[in-house]
Amino acid sequence: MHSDFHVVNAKDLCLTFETNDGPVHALKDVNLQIDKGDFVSFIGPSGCGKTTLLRAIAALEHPTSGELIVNGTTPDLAREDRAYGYVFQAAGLFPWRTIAGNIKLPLEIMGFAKSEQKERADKVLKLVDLEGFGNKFPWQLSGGMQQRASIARALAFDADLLLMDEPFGALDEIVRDHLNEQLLELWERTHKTIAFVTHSIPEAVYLSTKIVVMSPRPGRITDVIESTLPKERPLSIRDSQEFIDIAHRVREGLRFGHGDGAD
Ligand SMILES: Nc1ncnc2c1ncn2[C@@H]1O[C@H](COP(=O)(O)OP(=O)(O)OP(=O)(O)O)[C@@H](O)[C@H]1O
Repeated sequence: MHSDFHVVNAKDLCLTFETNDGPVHALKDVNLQIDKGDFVSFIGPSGCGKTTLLRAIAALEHPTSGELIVNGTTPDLAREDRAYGYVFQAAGLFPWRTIAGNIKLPLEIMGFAKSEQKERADKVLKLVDLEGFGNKFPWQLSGGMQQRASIARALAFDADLLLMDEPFGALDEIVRDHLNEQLLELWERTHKTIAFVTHSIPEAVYLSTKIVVMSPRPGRITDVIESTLPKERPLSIRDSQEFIDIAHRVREGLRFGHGDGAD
């Protein structure tokens, strides 16, 4: 790994939305590095700018000031290079297309040959454990399976960076636990860099190598926690003292962000 190369590097990043009610400071003085192979979670109360930060990395929003480098270039160029896959909270699959058809759609638009589309769809379906479901329609799959299909779609470009905005937020806890385990396995196998938005402290602690705690109005980073947990993480690790200590620090960071106020 190059010590001076970061997959994402934000320096004094500010992003303000001008609205009818005046400016909304969605991000203020955000400084953050994401390195290759990191699994970074963003956690904070509603409205603290988590989605805005992810969207800025994806060049879907543009910073008001400061610097943002993605894959060594500007977010716009990184987007053109298809440097990332994006997974949204809702699976967002087209109901009239099969699962494989959904995965192939962006590849079709990008002009991949039919054979390559099939090869890639087969490969990513296998990665998310949906082998054999390519011919099914979204409504024939459970919510968790649909979300896995949307992860497969984001993986189909084979981008090194995966941006995930609360992908499991709408799922029940048991399904969510299972998907968390599977996502960690996938991350290990593919060596992707993952930026992951969540509201759940256990989810953030279980998944991440780095936890970014944010506070609202204006959206700032209040703590960055480098996880000391081993890479190998059975779900039972959540009962360990180490896990509980990290979760405690996240909770304190969230409390500080609230209590201290930012205005
Ligand atoms: N396009 C926009 N125009 C105006 N204000 C916006 C826009 N997008 C977001 N905001 C505001 O910016 C702030 C940050 O929003 P953002 O969606 O990034 O928060 P979040 O932490 O992801 O919240 P949640 O957890 O509820 O998804 C909020 O106050 C929101 O209302």
